[in-house]
Amino acid sequence: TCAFAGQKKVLAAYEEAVKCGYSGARAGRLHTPHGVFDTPMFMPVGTQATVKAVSPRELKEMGAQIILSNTYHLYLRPGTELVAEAGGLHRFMDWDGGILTDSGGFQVFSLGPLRKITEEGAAFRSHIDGSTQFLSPEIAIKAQMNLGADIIMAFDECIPYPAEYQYAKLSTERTTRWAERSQKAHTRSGQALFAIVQGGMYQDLRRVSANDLVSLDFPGYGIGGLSVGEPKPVMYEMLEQTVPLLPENKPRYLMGVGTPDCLVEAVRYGIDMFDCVFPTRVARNGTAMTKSGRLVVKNAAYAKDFLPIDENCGCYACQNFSRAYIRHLLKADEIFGLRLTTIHNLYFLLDFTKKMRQAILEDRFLSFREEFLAQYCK
Ligand SMILES: O=c1[nH]cnc2c(CCNCC3CCCCC3)c3[nH]c(NCc4cccs4)nc3cc12
Ligand SMILES: [Zn+2]
Repeated sequence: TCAFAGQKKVLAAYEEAVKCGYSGARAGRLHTPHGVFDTPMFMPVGTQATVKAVSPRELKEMGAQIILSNTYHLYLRPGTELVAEAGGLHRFMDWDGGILTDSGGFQVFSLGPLRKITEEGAAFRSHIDGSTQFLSPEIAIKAQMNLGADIIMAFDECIPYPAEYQYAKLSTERTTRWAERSQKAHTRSGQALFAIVQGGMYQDLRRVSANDLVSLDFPGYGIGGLSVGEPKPVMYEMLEQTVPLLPENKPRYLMGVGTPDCLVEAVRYGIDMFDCVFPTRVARNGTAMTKSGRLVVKNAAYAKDFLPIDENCGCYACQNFSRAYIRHLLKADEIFGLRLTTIHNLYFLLDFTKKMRQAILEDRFLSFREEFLAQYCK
């Protein structure tokens, strides 16, 4: 049900790009029960059924299409059965756009030593009350069916970085078996289940993982195990090895990425969807994202700066408020300050993916990428 129709490969830029490196950039349309959405797309993260500090109305206004929620957190509190009784996540949080939930596995694996992984699944200690919990493909899929997201993720293990080849091999093979169990447990029609490609930082394991999951035929594919501390060139190398093996007519979701420079490189390799906690997290400590890099609004330098964060930005914060005002709010610990930096950072990334889509449709993605990287990394 997650038909990926109408993608347009930029032939002119594509041929030019093949000469000087790889460009699989594409502009697609993602069909879900809650609407048809444009890619490339950034998906704001709403861990506990809310994108922190902003309302669904503001999310709609800034152009958010699909938002994420966290199965691990909602499973522990308030419980996924409760959300199902409330009519599902869309009703519960009053969001009528797309929703994607993760399987909960990532939280378990990033909890570090508090967890034990077996073929069956993963045991872990709840960060809320310390109780021992257990997640398996079957439990994770049932929880996500209860939440009722449009796109749900297979239960996987995000391999830590660095990892020994042998561990990466065994873990990747288990993640493929878990993907098959996830598929069997997934009985909710109208809901798309994406598998997640693993393989650590090993080209051969990445290719085996991608080929095995493609043979199981999923409506879309996450690329996992990246943006976990590896050097960026290694991440790009894994993308170059993996993305071409995935079906062109299905969406590719690079998990946990990221900063604008990573987004523009990943789009070049053919990634369509992104999620990252970064924009909302840094906003809460007073950092704004701009096309020239980060701007720490809280710094004394902006005490008497009566310009907006970015005078070319169309967001609510930049249209109405100055850096001095936002800095004042942040220093005074006023909630409105966090709201304004969050609104700006989300708008910035949503607008950035819209600009990439436009550039792809107008056959000028590679020059867009050059110009952006020159300005951003300076
Ligand atoms: O292989 C993976 N499998 C599953 N999830 C992954 C995630 C979580 C993606 N965001 C989930 C969201 C669901 C809704 C709530 C918020 C998270 C990753 N995030 C990162 N890097 C960013 C990182 C963030 C923190 C440490 S690394 N690499 C990731 C790799 C995997
Ligand atoms: Zn702004």
